Amino acid sequence: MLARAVRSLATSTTITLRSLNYRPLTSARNISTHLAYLAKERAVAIEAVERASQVCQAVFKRLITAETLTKKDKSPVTVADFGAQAVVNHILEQHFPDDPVVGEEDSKDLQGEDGRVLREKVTELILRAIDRGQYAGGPQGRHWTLDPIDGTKGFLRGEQFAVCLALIIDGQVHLGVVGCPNLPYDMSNPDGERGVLMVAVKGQGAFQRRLSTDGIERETPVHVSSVQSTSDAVFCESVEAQHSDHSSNANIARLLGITKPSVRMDSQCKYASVARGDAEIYLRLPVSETYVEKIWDHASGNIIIHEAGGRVSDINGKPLDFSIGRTLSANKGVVAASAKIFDEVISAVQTTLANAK
Ligand SMILES: Nc1ncnc2c1ncn2[C@@H]1O[C@H](COP(=O)(O)OS(=O)(=O)O)[C@@H](OP(=O)(O)O)[C@H]1O
Ligand SMILES: [Mg+2]
Ligand SMILES: [Mg+2]
Ligand SMILES: [Mg+2]
Repeated sequence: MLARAVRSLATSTTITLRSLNYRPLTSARNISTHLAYLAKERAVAIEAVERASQVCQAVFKRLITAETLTKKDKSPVTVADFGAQAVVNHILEQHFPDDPVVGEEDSKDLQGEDGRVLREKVTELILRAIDRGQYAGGPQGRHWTLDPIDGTKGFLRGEQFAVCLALIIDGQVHLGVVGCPNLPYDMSNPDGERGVLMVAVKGQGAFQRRLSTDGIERETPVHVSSVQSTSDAVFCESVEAQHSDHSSNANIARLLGITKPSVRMDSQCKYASVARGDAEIYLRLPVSETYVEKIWDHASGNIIIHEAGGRVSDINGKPLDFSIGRTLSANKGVVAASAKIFDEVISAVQTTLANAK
């Protein structure tokens, strides 16, 4: 099933790069530079994330049942993870054969006797494509970074997850795409249409469009919230308490005078929420001394927030450094917020950390 899906979704000749025909809503003055810089990369990245999102949706519909969850059977998510990574890497290889990829998954879990059942579901094509994600990253040249399913727990629960692809050039994120299949298109209608794709190219602003592959999609610019006072802010955080320290987050919120409950949401959908002003702050205070954040968990969200007028740093106010390799080893935790309140949020984080010592 998966092999067929991947093959049909990733067949390069069928990729028409429809997105290239599309002119984002922007001032006429900007159009020439806007369309020229990374225009092909932008279109290919959108196409890849849309197709990978389709793989995730197909796997969720066909393989995830109540039984999967009670038996804690991880194989459906594994199939979706590998499938999404294979699709994206295959598409990237067709269009940018010389660009390496920093991807979360590798094919280790499919090998040996333990991986036999899963392996039977996955073809040679997929294995080869997955392993295009083995690149070490680093400060020079260009590479892509991919999280085929970010928020795997959210995916399993049928809640928020994201397909995240970013292009890093000389250690800096220049392009980010986040596909959020379960995120409401318009938060003022939370029970309405779902499926959002956010995209940002450095210097060009951040945009959202419907997540679909059925035609040319209209893009609309997104901006962070204009809330002036942190007491009016909403903050979001991970669902899993192992991924972000909920009690530190709550102390920070108290210092900032925040009274609204936090929005707990899996995946880089948190960045998307802040980028379009559904929430003002994303707090990711580290739980463990040893965990090092991975570049694929933050690269797309980072540029989308910046291009939407927000700021992102680690808990010490230091920008995230994507130039080191596969991890953000020079940073600890993550804080994102709209620019107006960012400095205030960082001082509350610092005060909370100092009090905890
Ligand atoms: N200890 C620890 N601390 C911080 N982060 C960790 C930790 N362990 C794992 N991860 C990474 O968290 C990614 C999911 O983050 P989320 O914010 O979506 O978390 S949550 O699902 O809401 O709990 C998750 O991404 P995916 O594996 O793609 O789901 C992990 O890469
Ligand atoms: Mg992830
Ligand atoms: Mg993942
Ligand atoms: Mg994972």
